[in-house]
Amino acid sequence: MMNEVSVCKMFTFDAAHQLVGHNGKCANVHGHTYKLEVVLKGKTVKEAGVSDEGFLMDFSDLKKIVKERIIDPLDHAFLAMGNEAVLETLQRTNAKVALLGFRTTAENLSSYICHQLKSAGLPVYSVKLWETPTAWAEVLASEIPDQGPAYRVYGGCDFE
Ligand SMILES: Nc1nc2c(c(=O)[nH]1)N=C([C@H](O)[C@H](O)COP(=O)(O)OP(=O)(O)OP(=O)(O)O)CN2
Ligand SMILES: [Zn+2]
Repeated sequence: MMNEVSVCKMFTFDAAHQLVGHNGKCANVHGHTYKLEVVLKGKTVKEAGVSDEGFLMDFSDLKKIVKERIIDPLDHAFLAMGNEAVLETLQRTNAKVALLGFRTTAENLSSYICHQLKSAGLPVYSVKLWETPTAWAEVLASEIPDQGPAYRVYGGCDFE
């Protein structure tokens, strides 16, 4: 029987957000350099002589998908729930906004990213999102229901 292996690729993106109603400094508009760790798990390609022999997935193919689905839409954007007072001005002035429809905590963002990548057909095992150099949230793909993460109960996501 062939064993499974895990591979991980890291990404970064910069974004701003605001946790409306937060009892602390994160109630202000502020930014982060997010660090994203995407872990895939599965069996490697066994076919001798092919480009992907011994790979679970070519890191460059993974990079292409994560860039298209996650990095390009979120990098240098304002990550919005939709209840931020600043949102109207940002939209009116054509600033880059990712209107996510859920509270943009590290927990919800990691679930969103994991669900997006799973939906793209990747064999995702887990997603870890570092919000600061000292704080991260992690979600296992197996724990995300087929209908999507729990944040959907509280708000639609028009970014999928
Ligand atoms: N469980 C969570 N707690 C907090 C979140 C979150 O997403 N999930 N988010 C924030 C803020 O957005 C921001 O990340 C501030 O976090 P914090 O760790 O307090 O940031 P510091 O700059 O103070 O980090 P230090 O390394 O401790 O200086 C708040 N909480
Ligand atoms: Zn923050």
